[in-house]
Amino acid sequence: MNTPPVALTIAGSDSGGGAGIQADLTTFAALGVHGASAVTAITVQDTTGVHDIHPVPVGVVLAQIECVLRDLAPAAVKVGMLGRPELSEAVARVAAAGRLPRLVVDPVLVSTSGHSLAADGVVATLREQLLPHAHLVTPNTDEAAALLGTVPARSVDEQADHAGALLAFGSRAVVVTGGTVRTPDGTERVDVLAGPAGTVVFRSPEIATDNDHGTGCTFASAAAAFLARGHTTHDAVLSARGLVRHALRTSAPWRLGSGRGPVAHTRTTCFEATPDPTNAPHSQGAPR
Ligand SMILES: Nc1ncnc2c1ncn2[C@@H]1O[C@H](COP(=O)(O)OP(=O)(O)O)[C@@H](O)[C@H]1O
Ligand SMILES: Cc1ncc(COP(=O)(O)OP(=O)(O)O)c(N)n1
Repeated sequence: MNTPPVALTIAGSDSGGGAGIQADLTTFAALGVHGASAVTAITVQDTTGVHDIHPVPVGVVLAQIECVLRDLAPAAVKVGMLGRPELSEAVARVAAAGRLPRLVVDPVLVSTSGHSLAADGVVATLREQLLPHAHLVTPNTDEAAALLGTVPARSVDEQADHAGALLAFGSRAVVVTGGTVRTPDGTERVDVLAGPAGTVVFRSPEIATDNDHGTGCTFASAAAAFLARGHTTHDAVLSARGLVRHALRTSAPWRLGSGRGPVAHTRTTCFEATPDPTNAPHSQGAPR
């Protein structure tokens, strides 16, 4: 068997296993990518919410990153919860030195359960110091609004405007996730990708489920895994979307925990054998 590509995740631990490092590593594994990790914080978390956060010292996070970079040469890096401006600055310095290839930044600010996962100052350091070095940034509509200092997008056009405006901070591409559009046939989920070659709008029917904890982490780590495997940014986003949709469909009937259960990381291995006609670009700018 061929040696797998390596991806590094720099993110927080979710003790409930739905988001954070746990989601990232299971997603990497499902996609045949060896996962290395640098843990930034230990959250006391389950399906009902985040109950406590214990930051890992900045020096310990950097030591994990350094030893993985030296020994395992990751082909892509995903950054999730950083939590503190001083850690964002430290990771940004490593990125600025050109040492974090195909960097996917998920600007984690607040959990779906409403718990803040980032202290004051993180938004500014992400925007000014880390985003300029990112290959792909993956905010949801709330995170995009926080980075831009505005209100969340209320239409696909506004979502596209936000994706375009975020490009001004210097990343190669931005995908704003989590838009919703009501149509006569139901609700659609919309993600908008903006990059140097144009804008692509992805729209697909919403999957009805209460088990959606960890969708953002799973999406960003899947994109990093596909980039590590050599996909273009457009194809990495399309495939990451496909994987999350497969995971959401699989876990919809599950009962795990008493809150919003995790997406089905354990069953994503069969995703690539399952064509999904509902996951296709809806409209496209210039080809990339
Ligand atoms: N109920 C759903 N049905 C279909 N796709 C979904 C659903 N919930 C999230 N997604 C998809 O999951 C991915 C991650 O998005 P999002 O939910 O915005 O992340 P976050 O957890 O950061 O808020 C996107 O591709 C989004 O369209
Ligand atoms: C440790 C940790 N990191 C990130 C998140 C946010 O995860 P996300 O995938 O955006 O999912 P939701 O929390 O929105 O369901 C987290 N909760 N914990």
